[in-house]
Amino acid sequence: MSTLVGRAEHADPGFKDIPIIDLVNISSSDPNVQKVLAADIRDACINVGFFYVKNHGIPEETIQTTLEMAKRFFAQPIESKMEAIPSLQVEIRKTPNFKGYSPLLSGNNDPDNAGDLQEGFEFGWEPLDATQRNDHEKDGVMAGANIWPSDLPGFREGALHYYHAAVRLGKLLFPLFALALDLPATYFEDKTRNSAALMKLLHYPPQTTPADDRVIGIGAHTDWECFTILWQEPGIQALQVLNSKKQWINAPPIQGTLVINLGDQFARWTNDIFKSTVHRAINRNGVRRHSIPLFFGTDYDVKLEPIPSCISPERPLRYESITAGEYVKSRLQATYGYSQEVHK
Ligand SMILES: O=C(O)CCC(=O)C(=O)O
Ligand SMILES: [Fe+2]
Repeated sequence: MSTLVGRAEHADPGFKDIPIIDLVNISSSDPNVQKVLAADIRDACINVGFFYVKNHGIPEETIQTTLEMAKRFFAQPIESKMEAIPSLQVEIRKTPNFKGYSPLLSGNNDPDNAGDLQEGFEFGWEPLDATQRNDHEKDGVMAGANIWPSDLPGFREGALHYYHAAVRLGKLLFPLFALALDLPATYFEDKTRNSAALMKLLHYPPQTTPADDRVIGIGAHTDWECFTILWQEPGIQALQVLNSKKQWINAPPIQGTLVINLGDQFARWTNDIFKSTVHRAINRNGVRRHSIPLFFGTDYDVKLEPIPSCISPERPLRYESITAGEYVKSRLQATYGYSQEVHK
């Protein structure tokens, strides 16, 4: 059997397609079924860093309710959206860990760009009801309660329903990623007890201005956690993925699927054997576009330490170890801190 390092050396630098993986059997107790799924996931992670999943288990109704709520939220006048951060009355960068509303151009994912042409609403784990645990005392630098709009009935519940469904999917995926890395299926179990997942409702207005490569929906970037579960609005092509030959490959929405893309935490766990692939979104379609990423990482107090089988004399260690929380925090600060002077 090839080693992980060996497989990575033969990765496809010029992928043109993003694979679609069927999760219909994800809960099967048959180890062979799990093995086949894990092998497909391993190929996608080593070659592309992106894949679509179908039969993902998030009910269409949950998606539609969340989309409806997102549209209502973003349709409000800017003053109301700013008030959606009631205790602070300020923009996202001054709230605990950037939760809440982020206006157009308040973030900048590509340091060569001049702001992302999107607005967003971000939140993290919160119990849906009293039966769920809330063990977040170890969140460290990422600690901070969610902030909700006060005047949108059903918004919090709708968004949290989606959040919990996506976290359930993420928790089914972690064992497959572990198997894909030739590790026991339970490898990430004690590292993902607290659902260190941030969910973001995103709105990209249609970009009608003359082409300016420095202002696009979201500039070229990698995600920061282990993986992202992304829902894209149907019928609107905007997302593009960069292969190692520096070609942008379209990742259009495909009916009934979600996009899964790897982030920097998995690149660190795997010494870049799993790819945290650069991507961007540009909305030149003449209509509004919405998307919903949920970024799922290991618990914030967990150290990102490379898996031994991902290091070899030919592939020496590429990253210093850092906790997941410190890593995400540093990326948040870089993304939202870029224009701090202007907004003071
Ligand atoms: O809107 C999209 O399709 C992509 C969003 C994204 O890449 C992100 O929020 O990190
Ligand atoms: Fe992203």
